[in-house]
Amino acid sequence: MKYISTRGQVAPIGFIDAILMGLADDGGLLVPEQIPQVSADTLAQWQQLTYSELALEIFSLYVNGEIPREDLKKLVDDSYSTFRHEEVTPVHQLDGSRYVLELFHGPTFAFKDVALQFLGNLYAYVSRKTDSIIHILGATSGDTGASAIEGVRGKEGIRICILHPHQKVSKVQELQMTTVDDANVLNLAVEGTFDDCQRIIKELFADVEFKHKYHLRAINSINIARILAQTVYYFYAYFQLAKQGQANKISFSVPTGNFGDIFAGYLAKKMGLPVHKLILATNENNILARFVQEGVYQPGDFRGTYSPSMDIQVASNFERYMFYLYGEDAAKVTSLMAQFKAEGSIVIEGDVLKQVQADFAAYSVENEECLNTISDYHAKYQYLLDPHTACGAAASDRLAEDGEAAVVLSTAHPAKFDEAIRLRQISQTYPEPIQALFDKPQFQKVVGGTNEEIQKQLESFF
Ligand SMILES: N[C@@H](CCOP(=O)(O)O)C(=O)O
Repeated sequence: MKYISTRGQVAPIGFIDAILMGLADDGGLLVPEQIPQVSADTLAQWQQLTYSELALEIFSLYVNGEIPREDLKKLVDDSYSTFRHEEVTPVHQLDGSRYVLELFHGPTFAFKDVALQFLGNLYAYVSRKTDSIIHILGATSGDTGASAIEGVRGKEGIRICILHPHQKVSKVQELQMTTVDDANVLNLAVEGTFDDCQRIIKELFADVEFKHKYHLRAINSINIARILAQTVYYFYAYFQLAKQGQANKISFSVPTGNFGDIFAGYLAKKMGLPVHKLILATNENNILARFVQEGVYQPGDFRGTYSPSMDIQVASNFERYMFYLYGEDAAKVTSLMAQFKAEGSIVIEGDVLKQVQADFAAYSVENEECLNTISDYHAKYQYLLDPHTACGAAASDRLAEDGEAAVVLSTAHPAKFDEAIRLRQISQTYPEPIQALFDKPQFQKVVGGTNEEIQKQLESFF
């Protein structure tokens, strides 16, 4: 298995090189040269596997022998042994047709742990085996940062710098990142939005000389490892429902900001998982929902919402989807992305738009509807949703059809977003690791949002 760039200017590379490259050197995103196809027989066999066994099978298809199987197994086992639930990502049934796929049982109570526990261990492994220097640079709207830091804190040979938008993440998200006092961790609180943070890191990664000089590695979903690891739970959830006789029509509703999580579902479907429908749920920062509904990809005004991790205007993985939407035509993707940079929008219509609407259904959830959904589910199912999951649930309620089993991806534990939940007079008890954060000192530097300033911070840290 080789990996190629969505912009076609990188010679095919192997799995480990793809992980280390992160953003493709031509500014595009890496994708597998061919998407592995999983037969119905294989799906039937996989249905019996534990989460870790399934992850090992799926990763093996993409690693293609570059990591010996016993080493890969250890990486997988180590990564998922840190989860608090034996099933890693259990499916919780709400009623006859509604399910919640709980992705928050990892160390930082967010779905990002599923991929970042693995990627942290993989980086440590690659660093040991190949003597590579691992200097991680990442941007977060709240969850990725904490999870990436947790995945590599204190690990020898690795340093990590995370940019987050100052005062635009929840208190718990901020504490999870900034109370870590390991010397290999640097938190920069940027005066700006997540889009500013993401733009800065992408521009630094795109400066290939700077990237190579400082050995910059990515943990965001620009890194293909993130996407591959996130496909596993779509398979796992499907199998849990299939065991209950629900395999006919399964839809997944995915709270979406950077398009990584839902792209993983799209990839799982392309591998052969019989997903009926992928529902894309946004909050009021709804560029992706507008794209699916109207064919216009154009950032709107930034809105601060109750689901800050999804307060994103420009979605990284949109480019990967464009690549497949246009039949793997790298020249077309290059020109579309150049057009987006120059004009600030991409407009599609006709059959291409029809294809988008066949691939996804979409709904954007306003602030009030998000809170109403939290209250309704709490009253009806005695189940507490975090505000991101509430967006997924609201979209699923709107768009799932009769006779469909509707699975909402629960991307975070509600304790991470108590500010929003308290607005509905719902009280919750924090899990002990979250409660403990409030007594710890914080370590972060508040910085302006210029590339030069960040570059200077990196030069002295790395
Ligand atoms: N919602 C994310 C934003 C970064 O997305 P990623 O999937 O590319 O890491 C966050 O919580 O940081």
